[in-house]
Amino acid sequence: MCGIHAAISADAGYHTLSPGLEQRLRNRGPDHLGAVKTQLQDASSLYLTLTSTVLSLRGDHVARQPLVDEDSGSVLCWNGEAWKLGGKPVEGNDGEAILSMLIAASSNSSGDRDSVLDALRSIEGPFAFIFLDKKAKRLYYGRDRLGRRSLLLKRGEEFLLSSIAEAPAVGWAEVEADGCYTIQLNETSSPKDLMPVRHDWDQIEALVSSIGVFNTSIPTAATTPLSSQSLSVEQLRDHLTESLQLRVLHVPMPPKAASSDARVAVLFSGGLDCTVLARLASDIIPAGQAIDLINVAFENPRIAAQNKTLSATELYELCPDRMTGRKSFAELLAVCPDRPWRFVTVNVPYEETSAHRAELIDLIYPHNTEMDLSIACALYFAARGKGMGQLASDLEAGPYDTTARVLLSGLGADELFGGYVRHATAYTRSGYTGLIDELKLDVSRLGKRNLGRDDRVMSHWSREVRFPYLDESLVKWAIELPAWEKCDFDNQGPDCDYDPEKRVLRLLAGKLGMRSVAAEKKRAIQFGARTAKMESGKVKGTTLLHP
Ligand SMILES: Nc1ncnc2c1ncn2[C@@H]1O[C@H](COP(=O)(O)OP(=O)(O)OP(=O)(O)O)[C@@H](O)[C@H]1O
Ligand SMILES: NC(=O)CC[C@H](N)C(=O)O
Repeated sequence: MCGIHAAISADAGYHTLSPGLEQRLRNRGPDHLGAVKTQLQDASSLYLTLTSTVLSLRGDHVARQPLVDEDSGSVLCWNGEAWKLGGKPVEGNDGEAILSMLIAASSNSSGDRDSVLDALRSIEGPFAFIFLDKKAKRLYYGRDRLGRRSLLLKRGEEFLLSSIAEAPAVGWAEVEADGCYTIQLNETSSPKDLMPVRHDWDQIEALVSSIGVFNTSIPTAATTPLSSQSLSVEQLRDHLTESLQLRVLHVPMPPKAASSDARVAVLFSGGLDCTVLARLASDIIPAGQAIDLINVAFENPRIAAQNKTLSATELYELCPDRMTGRKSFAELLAVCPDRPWRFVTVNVPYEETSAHRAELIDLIYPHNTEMDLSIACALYFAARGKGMGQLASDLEAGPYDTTARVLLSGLGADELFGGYVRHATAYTRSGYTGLIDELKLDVSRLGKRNLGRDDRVMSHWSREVRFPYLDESLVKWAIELPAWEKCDFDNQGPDCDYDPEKRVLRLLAGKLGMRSVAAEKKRAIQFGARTAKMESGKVKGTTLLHP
């Protein structure tokens, strides 16, 4: 991950980052820190300071940021992975490719036609960015249409944008992932009066999440049960494989790692979504390269008090996700015996959770509820990747810090394929009509999900999380697929091998040889890892945090 920051101030001394914020940005991008200070001719009372830190993951060199176009003086702060531009895969460093594209677009803009916006719309992949088009005296900023990267805004004497808030965190808000924003810098002389203008990512209203038109068809006759031979199962495999190829290949060798060490780790609950990712990634990642499976479990004092006869080690091993993790690890070993899989157990004592609480509250800001904290806490310690590692070929586990800088998450599958209990409830209440409404709502809310929050806690460890299910092509395909080809509520009962929720994915898991994984029930991370309700069972997820 990278860190980006921009300040527009009226102070000729420009903006200076506080040491605390600089450190937070450096945590996100340990490979380089750079800053550009600049002024515009017709807006000479505004002073712009653009800062980037880089976690270098693309191309054969560290692309030092901010990226500057020498001729025009335009500047790009890029926190993202452009997998494709205009439908074509990006080779080499994506940030450099984007800068060239934006500079070319800027010189093509004329009258009302803003070619820079069109160029930004052609990016597929997760990103947050800040671009100063010096010639047009315009600042562009925003987050991709699914909001996979964090960007915060604070307005006051200065106009500030940042991947992460400064501590103490007050006055910052998330930039919505609902479009791209521009500010015309020569229209005012005071940062307070700057007027951001929003531009849709896509102008076609029928699109959900600016990606595809939701298939709302309702079956007119009884549907044929989905089976492992169904076309949608094969299509899902192809889409996931393509998404993973973009995300797990050409990852540079991490610092201090050897060629057989892991470059990619899976955040591994052992559940259906992440285990299918691990299994398919193994078909793509070069032979001999380890894949780490990071499984986090917490000491939960409330549960410990109910089980006084059990030791701390026993309690970790009885954590729901630890048990599922071990079972799915065994299944992966059986189906891909030649892959060096490493099961990494991360056990977090309550004392350690408490010691990191204040830091976590800062990192998730402006999110501020008990539920935000319990989810973020599990992701934070999982992404740290520090625990006990166990290669199948080793006899026992030993202390281990993951070498991987790229983490895979299974997030998104429940929304796309109907994995939540409320999907089953909607079907029971009002059949396919109710189910489709619920699924459509989920997909339309993807960009409003808490991905910015999750990004802030996981990138703290100089790693980058990637979401193969949230690939634009995959999401578009899933949105356009009839509901009964994703989850098959019409056909359930003893004759069906698997539950109807996310059945297309279950069938794929079964086809890949993992019958036990295929039957796994959905379990939310905060309950699987036991970060929820640590002190009292009565705490509500919506309760506001107090530091
Ligand atoms: N205990 C855990 N340890 C490590 N990573 C986890 C754990 N629990 C969840 N994750 C990661 O977070 C992702 C999203 O978690 P969520 O609670 O939505 O699980 P899920 O959608 O049921 O997915 P899965 O079926 O993969 O568990 C998972 O796909 C996985 O990558
Ligand atoms: N991880 C990042 O966001 C850095 C930007 C870019 N993808 C690079 O690797 O240089």
